[in-house]
Amino acid sequence: MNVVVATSNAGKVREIEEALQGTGWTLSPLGGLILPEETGATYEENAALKACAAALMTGRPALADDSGIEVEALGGEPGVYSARYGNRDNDVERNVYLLEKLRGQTNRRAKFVSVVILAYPDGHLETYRGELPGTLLEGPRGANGFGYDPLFVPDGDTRTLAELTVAEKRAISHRGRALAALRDAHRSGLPERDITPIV
Ligand SMILES: O=c1[nH]cnc2c1ncn2[C@@H]1O[C@H](COP(=O)(O)OP(=O)(O)O)[C@@H](O)[C@H]1O
Ligand SMILES: [Mg+2]
Repeated sequence: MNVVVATSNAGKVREIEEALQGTGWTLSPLGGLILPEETGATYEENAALKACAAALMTGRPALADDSGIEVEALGGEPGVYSARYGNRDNDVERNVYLLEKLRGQTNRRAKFVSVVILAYPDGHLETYRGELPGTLLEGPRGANGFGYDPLFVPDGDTRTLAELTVAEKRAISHRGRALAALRDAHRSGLPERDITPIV
């Protein structure tokens, strides 16, 4: 199956490619295609917006991830708005903003959520979800990964996600779990679908 990866986030592309190695699928980049604005109120809605748009534009099955970090002491913020948190426009500034919000806060609990959707041009959707609980440090550690990885220590480890290799992160992460569920569903023989576009 030739699947379009409907994201321009380089960190996600790396993780999706690694997680789907050995499936026999060919993964194609989005190229110059522009994804719609994320106007949904949930990860599911936003992932569906991105995956459906890419499937309709390319005529191929398309995979999108919408994800975020939910911080307990902030009532679950930034959640679906993680990519634009504090209106800061890069990962380092968003991490600084999050640390400022949590200054003096003893409850450092948080979780990552990933919703992965595979959309087909005939309108069919498959939805997979993964979560990863952990705690937030008071400063960044590590140079791998992306986003809030340098601040986040997953339960069961002492390293941040940014101190793990791509394979180590995939084995435990929200996105890794969602993608493993996708792999399992297809390994056990989901039918290859009609890819005839509906428009
Ligand atoms: O695995 C992760 N590690 C660190 N940060 C993450 C991870 N997954 C999601 N995030 C954060 O949540 C945001 C999710 O963004 P979203 O899924 O809306 O769109 P994007 O693909 O344009 O980044 C990311 O930009 C990042 O800041
Ligand atoms: Mg989003």
